[in-house]
Amino acid sequence: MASQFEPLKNDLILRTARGEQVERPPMWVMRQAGRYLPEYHEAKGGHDFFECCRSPEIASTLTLQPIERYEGLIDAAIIFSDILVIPQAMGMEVIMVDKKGPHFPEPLQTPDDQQYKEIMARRVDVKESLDYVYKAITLTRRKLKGRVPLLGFCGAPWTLMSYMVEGGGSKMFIQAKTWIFRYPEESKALLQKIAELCVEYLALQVQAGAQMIQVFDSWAGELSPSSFKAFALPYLAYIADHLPQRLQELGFECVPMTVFAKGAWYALDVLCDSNYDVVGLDWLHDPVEAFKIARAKGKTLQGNADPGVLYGGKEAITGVVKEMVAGFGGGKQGWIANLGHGITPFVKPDDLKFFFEEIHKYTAS
Ligand SMILES: Cc1c2[nH]c(c1CCC(=O)O)Cc1[nH]c(c(CCC(=O)O)c1C)Cc1[nH]c(c(CCC(=O)O)c1C)Cc1[nH]c(c(C)c1CCC(=O)O)C2
Repeated sequence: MASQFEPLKNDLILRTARGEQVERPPMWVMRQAGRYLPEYHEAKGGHDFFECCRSPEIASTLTLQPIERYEGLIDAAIIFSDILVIPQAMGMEVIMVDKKGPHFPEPLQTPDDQQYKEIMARRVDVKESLDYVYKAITLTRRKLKGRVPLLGFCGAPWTLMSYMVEGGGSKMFIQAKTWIFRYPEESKALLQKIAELCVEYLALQVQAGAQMIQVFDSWAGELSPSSFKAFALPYLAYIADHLPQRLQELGFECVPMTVFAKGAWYALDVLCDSNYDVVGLDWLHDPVEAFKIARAKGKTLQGNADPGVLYGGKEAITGVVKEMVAGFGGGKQGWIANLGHGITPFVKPDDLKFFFEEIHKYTAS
């Protein structure tokens, strides 16, 4: 229960998400607990990636690493886990192949296959099968001692379905496109099933102690605007429309919700019309244009520096920070500073520190 934790000392990101005026923009980066940190490799040791996710002790240690390293500069923690725990809970095997990424030995083939029928018929218990995530969240909240809010997350239905049929990352999305164009109704049934699981999973994360949530639609940009409207948007909207109600049933108030539909630049206005509080932007957006659209609808934006700028040295970083600060209205309302996607391996941790320091420098009054 929420009251078992120490009070928050820094609620900047929650206030910004709710649209309030703030003293400076909150900052964090996607994938902030990850391979660019030497302490990540050390703590992970010989453990397999999903073993780390399943160990509340290791997952909470990894979650806290960026909070400790960037103390005073970073305004949110995000629970160490992965979007692919939902397909695992649905009964699919997923392994993380070193330096290659996720791999499903038996991806979904066609709707006529027994595997699809089984997956659609199975009652998935996300409470029991993802219990380790809730335990990791509760332990992390305790260890955070109110320093910053803890974010929970899940993958969006379209992105998760893509992984389930492709069997891993993809360049051409042959299977995912075959599914939506050849089997639209069966695709929609699967997307709806995933969306319902996402609602329950996020509600249980909040019950365990998550103070804000983010839905990652990492492959949204593979869809045309009309395919996005048919196969991604309704399921993103379903999550934002049903999570508050599910939380209410469990006796919890709703937390701020962020949607990050990477590559779906054409959908900014419809996402701003949805029930999400925050819309995440990748670096394809011009901050000035995006901010105009979002502020007209009272939404907060999150993003959106090209993660690659962190390879470019101080001058390049300062340039991008200044452009963001100016474009997002100075940072006193409606902007959560972040990268436009996850931080990449081999970035020097001090270069991320400099990114944070520069945002601070150009926004502190
Ligand atoms: C698509 C996606 C995945 N996972 C996730 C997404 C959505 C965000 C995005 O678009 O990047 C989400 C995710 N994955 C991870 C987090 C942890 C929290 C954080 O942001 O710090 C989060 C929020 C840890 C991770 N997830 C993964 C690692 C690296 C594992 C390792 O090799 O140690 C980490 C720290 C592995 C992973 N997991 C996934 C891929 C494609 C890969 C391999 C490629 C890569 O690492 O970029 C699936």
